[in-house]
Amino acid sequence: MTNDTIFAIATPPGRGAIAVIRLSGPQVEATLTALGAPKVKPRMASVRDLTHGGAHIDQALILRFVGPHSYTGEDSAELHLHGGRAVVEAASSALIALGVRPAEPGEFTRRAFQNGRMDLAQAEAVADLIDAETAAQARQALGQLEGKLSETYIGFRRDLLHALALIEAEIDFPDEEVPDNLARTAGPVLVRLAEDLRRAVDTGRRGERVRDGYRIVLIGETNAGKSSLFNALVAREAAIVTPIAGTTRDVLDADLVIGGYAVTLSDTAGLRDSDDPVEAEGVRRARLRAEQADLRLWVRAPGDPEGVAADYAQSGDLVIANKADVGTVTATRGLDSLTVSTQTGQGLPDLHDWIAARLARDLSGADFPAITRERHRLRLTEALAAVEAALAALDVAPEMAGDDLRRAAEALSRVTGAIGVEDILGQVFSTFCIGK
Ligand SMILES: Nc1nc2c(c(=O)[nH]1)N(C=O)[C@@H](CNc1ccc(C(=O)N[C@@H](CCC(=O)O)C(=O)O)cc1)CN2
Ligand SMILES: Nc1nc2c(ncn2[C@@H]2O[C@H](COP(=O)(O)OP(=O)(O)OP(=O)(O)O)[C@@H](O)[C@H]2O)c(=O)[nH]1
Ligand SMILES: [Mg+2]
Repeated sequence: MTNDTIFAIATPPGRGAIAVIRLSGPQVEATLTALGAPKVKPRMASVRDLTHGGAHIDQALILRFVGPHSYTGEDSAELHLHGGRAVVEAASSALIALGVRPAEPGEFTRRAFQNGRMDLAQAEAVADLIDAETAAQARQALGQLEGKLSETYIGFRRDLLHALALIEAEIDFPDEEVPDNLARTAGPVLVRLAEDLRRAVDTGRRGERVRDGYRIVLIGETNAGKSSLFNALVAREAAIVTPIAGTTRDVLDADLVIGGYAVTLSDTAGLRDSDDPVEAEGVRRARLRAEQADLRLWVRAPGDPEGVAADYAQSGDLVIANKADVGTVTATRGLDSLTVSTQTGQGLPDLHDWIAARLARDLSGADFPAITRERHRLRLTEALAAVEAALAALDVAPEMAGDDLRRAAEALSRVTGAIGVEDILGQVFSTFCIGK
């Protein structure tokens, strides 16, 4: 498979100023020659006429890279064509006729990984960078692409192997001049490592939230104005608003960007007991969504009881005292509040700023390159559990501690793809675009 020469249109489909076709594999030079562009100087932009079967395809700008000094590590080239559909179609047909195969999604980056040009976390960062729609997502992906995440994991692994070596020395040479008290030698290394891993796991959600969106849920009594506020925040009439209590049933999601961060905002059914099975299901879903959220905005209207907000709020939640144009809302125990009116717009800019500040507080650059995927968090958690088990076993059963540490090292290696990649490669690369 990797001996195939592959190609893909790397630019978005459709008409454009320029379309780029990239090629990679052993037949790149032969293919360029067959298209009437022999001996293109590596790493120099060259304008050549491309032809196939006597027909002129295009006047193209060509870049050629000679492996291993290329993105994929193989011989590769880029054809920068005029971005018309017919031109791109003619070039693609010619390439297929010459035995060059269309690439699978992510196949260029997969080859880069397999040729040691980048590790798996960096390959994932390539996909994240292409998908990035907010400044924070792009920053995070670029850091990961530059190897910040990988360096951290490699550092963890180095500490682990150091502790393992100490333990193995004790097992292999019990009578020699090796300190017999492992708790004194390997112990401190492992304690520090466990702290680092715990901190990494704790900050874990941050990276996933930057990548996938911070979850904010609007919740409260019926008729409080949740759907009105939802519409105000997403700046369109997305949710139905009526004076009838119990209007919203389904959870309604919208993606928006606040202060450079991706947010998923959810409108929910008003919380009340209902005999109507449809509304009761809506209320059940509202509660569930509120529990899973990163932030709950408790919307209250004048006259609403303090009730649900005081009972179910989590620390850090915010009360929105709505309908300021008609009256005031009594205070809610233990929670900050902001006064707004979705009708007049009063307080809405403050709310926006408050949310932006919260996002910056929860998501901005902490001391640790964030975990960006569930896959990473699972492995880190596994490594932490194994290190804790090793610490517990250290003095009583050093052999077992050694096994635990080998397990921890394996878990960490899976993140960067140093081992055990076959089962996850398909999953990682299938989410890529064609041409990456
Ligand atoms: N036209 C174009 N733009 C692009 C890319 C590309 O492949 N083509 N990239 C693709 O994602 C990104 C840039 N990343 C790249 C990383 C490495 C190499 C590369 O060929 N590296 C070789 C040779 C370096 C050199 O000759 O200066 C190497 O590191 O050995 C190319 C692009 C973004 N922009
Ligand atoms: N005066 C005034 N009325 C408002 C304000 N915000 C919402 N309303 C009105 O309050 C009523 C209920 O608003 P909704 O946004 O549907 O309330 P909700 O919380 O989504 O209600 P449910 O979906 O039934 O839980 C509507 O008639 C709105 O026009 C406000 O700031 N001032
Ligand atoms: Mg509603």
